Amino acid sequence: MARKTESSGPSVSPEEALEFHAMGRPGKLEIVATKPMATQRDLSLAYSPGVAVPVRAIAEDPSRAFDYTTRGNMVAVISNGTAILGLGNLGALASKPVMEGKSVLFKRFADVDSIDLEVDTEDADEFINCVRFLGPSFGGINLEDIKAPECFIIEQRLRELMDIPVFHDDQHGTAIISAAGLINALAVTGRDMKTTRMVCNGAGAAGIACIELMKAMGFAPENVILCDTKGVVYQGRTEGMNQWKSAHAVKTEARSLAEALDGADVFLGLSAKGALTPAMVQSMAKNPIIFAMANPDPEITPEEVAEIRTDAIMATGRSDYPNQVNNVLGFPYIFRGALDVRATTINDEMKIAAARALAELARQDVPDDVAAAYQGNRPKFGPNYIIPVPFDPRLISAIPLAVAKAAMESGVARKPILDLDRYAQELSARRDPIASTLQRIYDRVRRQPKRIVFAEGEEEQVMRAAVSYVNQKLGTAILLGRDDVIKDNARNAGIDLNKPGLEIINARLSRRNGIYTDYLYERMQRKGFLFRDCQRLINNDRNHFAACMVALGDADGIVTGVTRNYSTALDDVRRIIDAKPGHRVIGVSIVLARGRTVLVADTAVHDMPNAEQIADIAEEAAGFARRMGYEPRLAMLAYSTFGHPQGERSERVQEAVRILDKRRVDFEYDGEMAADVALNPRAMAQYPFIRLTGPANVLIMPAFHSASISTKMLQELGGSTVIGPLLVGLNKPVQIVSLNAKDSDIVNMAAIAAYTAGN
Ligand SMILES: NC(=O)C1=CN([C@@H]2O[C@H](COP(=O)(O)OP(=O)(O)OC[C@H]3O[C@@H](n4cnc5c(N)ncnc54)[C@H](OP(=O)(O)O)[C@@H]3O)[C@@H](O)[C@H]2O)C=CC1
Ligand SMILES: CC(=O)C(=O)O
Ligand SMILES: [Mg+2]
Repeated sequence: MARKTESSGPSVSPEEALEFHAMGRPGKLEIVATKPMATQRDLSLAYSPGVAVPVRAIAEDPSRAFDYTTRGNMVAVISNGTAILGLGNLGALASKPVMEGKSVLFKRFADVDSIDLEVDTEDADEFINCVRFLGPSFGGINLEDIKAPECFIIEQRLRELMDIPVFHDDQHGTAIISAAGLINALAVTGRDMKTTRMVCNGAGAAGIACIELMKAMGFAPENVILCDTKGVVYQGRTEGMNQWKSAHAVKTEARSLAEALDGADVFLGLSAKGALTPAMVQSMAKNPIIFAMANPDPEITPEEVAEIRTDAIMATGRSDYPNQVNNVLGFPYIFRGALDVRATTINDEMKIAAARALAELARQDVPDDVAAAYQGNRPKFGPNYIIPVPFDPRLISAIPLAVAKAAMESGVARKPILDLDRYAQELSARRDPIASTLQRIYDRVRRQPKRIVFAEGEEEQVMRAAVSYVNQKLGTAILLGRDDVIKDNARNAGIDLNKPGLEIINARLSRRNGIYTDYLYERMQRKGFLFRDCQRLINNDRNHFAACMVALGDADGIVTGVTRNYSTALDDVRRIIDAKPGHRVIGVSIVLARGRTVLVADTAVHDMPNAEQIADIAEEAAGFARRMGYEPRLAMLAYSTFGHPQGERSERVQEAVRILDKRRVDFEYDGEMAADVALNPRAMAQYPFIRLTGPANVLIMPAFHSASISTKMLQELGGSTVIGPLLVGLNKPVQIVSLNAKDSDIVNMAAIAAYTAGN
C-alpha cells in the first residue's frame, strides 16, 4: 500500500491568517449590485416606482420571486457558534470568520451567492424562531457549527417549518463526504460493508449523522461503536446520554475508545485533536482505515500513523494532506443542484446521489486538465486517492447534476430541468478558470520548488511576500538588500524572517560581484558603459544584481517593481537578460471579469507596434495562453470591425492578420474587430464569416496605450481582477509588479516566475 504521508500543501502562520483577514476591506465578503444604479431612470426602475411592479407580481404568484430577486441563487449560512470547527463553543461572533468562509466557498466552487448570519442565542427555540421567518429571503438555509444535540432539534423543526432546503452541513455534508471516502476505502482494501467493524469517536452533529448514513448504506448496527468524551456509548449507559446517542448504543464489553478499537477496521474521528493515540492505531485490524476529521487539528496526524503502520489508509479534514475528507466537497455543489431545480428540501435520495457521484469521480481516469488540480500528479484510485480534491474542476458538473436528477426523481423539484446535457455544460461554465490556473501554478511550483530573488528586499510588503513564498513551500526566497536594514524593518513590522529557505543577500558584500560586473561589462562595453559604470550598477542597483544572479544560474527567477516604475525596471533587467531565441518579449495581463478570463497583450513592452510586431505579439500571446491551459481564440482588436470605419491604425491590424495567415499559425484568430464584437456573441453574430468559434479569450491590442488604459480601467471601474502584466518571452523568468503591489500580488508574481522557470 502506498504511503505518502507528508503534508502536501502549504501551512500558514497565525500572522499570515490574521493579515489575510485584515487586508483591504476587513473580512472576506462584499455585496455587488447586478444592475446599473447610475441614472434617475435606473433609480426609478430599481426602486420607486418601478420596483412596485415585481412586488405585485410576486404577491400574486410567489414563484416569480425566483425571476425578479436573488432568492433563487441565495443561501444563508447560519450559526450560533456553539461548535465552531473542533474549537468548541466560542459564541456567535467568533464563528463569523468560518461562516464568511463558507459563504465565499459557496461562491468560489459553485457560484452560489451566500451571506453569513450569526445568531446570538444558545436557546433552540429562540434560534428556530429567528431563522424560520427568514425563508422568503433565501433559496436555502445552510446551518453550520451548531452543537449537538440542539442541532438535531433545530434542523428537524426548521425543515418542518420552511419550504426551502434546510441542511445542517456538519451533519449531512460531513456524512456524504465521509460516505464517499469510505465506499472507496472499503473497495481499495477489499472489505464488505456488512462485515466491516467501525468505531466513530464523536457523538455530536457530525458523528451521529455519519453513522446514520453508514448504517443506511449497509453497515450492520452491531458492528458500529460510537464513543464520546465518556467513552463507549453502550446499552445501559446513563452518563452524558441523549436520545440520539441512545439510538446507537450497542451491547458490548468495551468501555473505552482503546478497547473499542482493538481489531476494528475503521476509525471515524469527529471529535477533537489528539483523541486517537498511536497505541490505539497499532491495535486496529490489517489495512486500517483512519479518517481523522477533526478541524483544524485531526485526532491523529498522518505522520504519527506512518511511524507505526505502513498499511493504513489515512484521511483528514485538512487541505494540506492527501485524502481531504471535508464537507467543502459537498455543500456548494449540493445546494447548486438543489437550487437549480428549486428543490423544496434536500432529501436522502439527493444525499446518497451526491455521495455516489463523489465516490465515482475518484475512480475515473483523471484527464489532463484535471491532473493540474492534483499538483501535476495524475492521481490513481488507491490508498492515497480515495476522494477528489476541492479544486477538482469536475465536481461542479458531476455533483449538482446527480443531486438535481435525484431531486427530480424523488419528486421534490419544483422546476425540473428538461435538458440535462445542457445543464451539465452550464455547470462547467460556472468554473472560475483563473483560480484553477493560479492553483495549478502554485501546485506545480510546490513540486519543483525554485530559488526566487526578491530584488527589493528592504520593503515591508516584499519581505511579507518572501515569507509567504517560503511558508507555501514554493522554494527559496532571497531578499536582496542591506542585512541590518532588512532585519530592522522586519522587526519593526513584526515579520519573522528566521525561516529555513529564506536568505538575505547584501549585493555590496557579495563575493559574486566581480563575476557579475564582468558579465555586465561584457554585454554593455559597446553600448556606452565603462567598467566602473557596471561596477556601480552591480554594487548599488538591485535589479542589475538580481538579473545577474539569474543569468548566471545563482537563482531561478526575479520579482521586482515596487520601488521603481515598470519601464525602468524592465530596462534594468533587459541589459542582462535577452529574449528567448525566436521569441519577442511582451506583456500579457490576465483579466478576470464576472467569471470570465481573458488574456490581453501587449500590456507592457511595445509602444506602437507595426503589423509584423502585432503578429509576433499574437503568436507569443497564443503560446502563453496554451501554457496557461487555454485553447487560444485571438481577436485582433481595433476601433473598427472588418474595414469599417477605415483608418491607418486599423490597416496595421488588418495587415497583421494577413501576416498570420501567411505564417499558417495553429490557433484561431481573426480581426480587425472592436472589443464588443470579440467578446459578445450577439455582436459577433453580425459577422457570419468570422473565423472564431466563440467569444475571444485572448485580445491583441493595437498599441500599448489602448492595452494599458483598458486593463487599468477594467480593474478600477469594472471590478475585474487583473494579474500582470506578466513578462513573456524572456530567456529567464523575470516578473515586474506595479508600484502599489500588495504582498499577495508579489507572491503571485514570484510563483509565476518560478512556474515559467520550469517551462
Ligand atoms: N472534516 C469535516 O468535514 C468535518 C469535521 N468536523 C469536526 O468534527 C468535530 C465535531 O464537530 P461537531 O459534531 O459539529 O461537534 P459537536 O459539538 O456537535 O460534537 C462533538 C462531539 O465530539 C465529542 N468529543 C469531543 N472531544 C472528544 C474527545 N476527546 N474524545 C471523544 N469524543 C470527544 C463530544 O463528546 P460529548 O458528547 O461527550 O460532549 C461530542 O459528542 C470537530 O472537530 C469538527 O471540526 C465537523 C464537521 C465536518
Ligand atoms: C468542516 C467543518 O464544517 C467543521 O469542521 O466544522
Ligand atoms: Mg462545520
